[in-house]
Amino acid sequence: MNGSMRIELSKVRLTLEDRTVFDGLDLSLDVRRLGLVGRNGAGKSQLLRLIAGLTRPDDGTVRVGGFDPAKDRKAATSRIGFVFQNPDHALLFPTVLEELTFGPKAKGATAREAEQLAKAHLARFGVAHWHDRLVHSLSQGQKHLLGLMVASIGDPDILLMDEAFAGLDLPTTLALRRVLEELPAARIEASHDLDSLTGCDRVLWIDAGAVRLDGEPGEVIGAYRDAMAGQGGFE
Ligand SMILES: Nc1ncnc2c1ncn2[C@@H]1O[C@H](COP(=O)(O)OP(=O)(O)OP(=O)(O)O)[C@@H](O)[C@H]1O
Repeated sequence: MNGSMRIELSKVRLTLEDRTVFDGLDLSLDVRRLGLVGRNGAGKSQLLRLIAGLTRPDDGTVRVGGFDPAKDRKAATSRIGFVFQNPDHALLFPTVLEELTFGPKAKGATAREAEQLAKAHLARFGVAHWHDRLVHSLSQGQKHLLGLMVASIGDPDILLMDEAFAGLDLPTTLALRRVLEELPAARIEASHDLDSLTGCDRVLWIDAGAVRLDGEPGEVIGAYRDAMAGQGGFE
């Protein structure tokens, strides 16, 4: 069972390169497992980035578990894990062990403690033999698993997942999902794979920077599918 995390956005405005992404977005959620659906460019990634504190709103406030993630970076990095669609965006070091020990060391663990933690984390994910692997030698699916391990090694309260399973084969997806189910963190998942969101307790349909529908997965995904079936292509 996922833990719960309070997320509050109030009157959030965000403009990127003259494009208004959010124009007064309000959200008040107790997140356990939340799904985000919406068309390309609707604002799902930018919403996740605001919640992670990776993007700062031009106006309005964002609070995650009571703190401002863009200002309190220490709280944000220890309590929020971000799993990028492209794992290369999160992987910075040559070796798997360096990737996994960086976070714990930044939080004050000694090199030895961080290494022990990293090895235990690798074992938890069933890949203890990876400790001396070079990151560039991993397949894309294996890099996704490493990205999930990097995001979760500090036991964050919430995991933000931006199309984290895009492009992965079915066995890899199922294996990652099994691992994910064992983590206690609350999570928000943006995905175009609508079937993968049926296990969420709540789904938001984001449309042009606003919440178009908010409710049970069956209701929201059904309405979204119906609406999309009648749409044309690129906007
Ligand atoms: N770095 C950027 N600079 C300028 N505009 C941006 C930038 N990133 C996103 N945008 C704009 O912000 C809006 C929301 O984009 P966002 O990436 O959040 O959409 P999304 O719902 O995640 O889409 P997708 O399903 O394609 O991933 C879009 O209009 C996009 O063009």
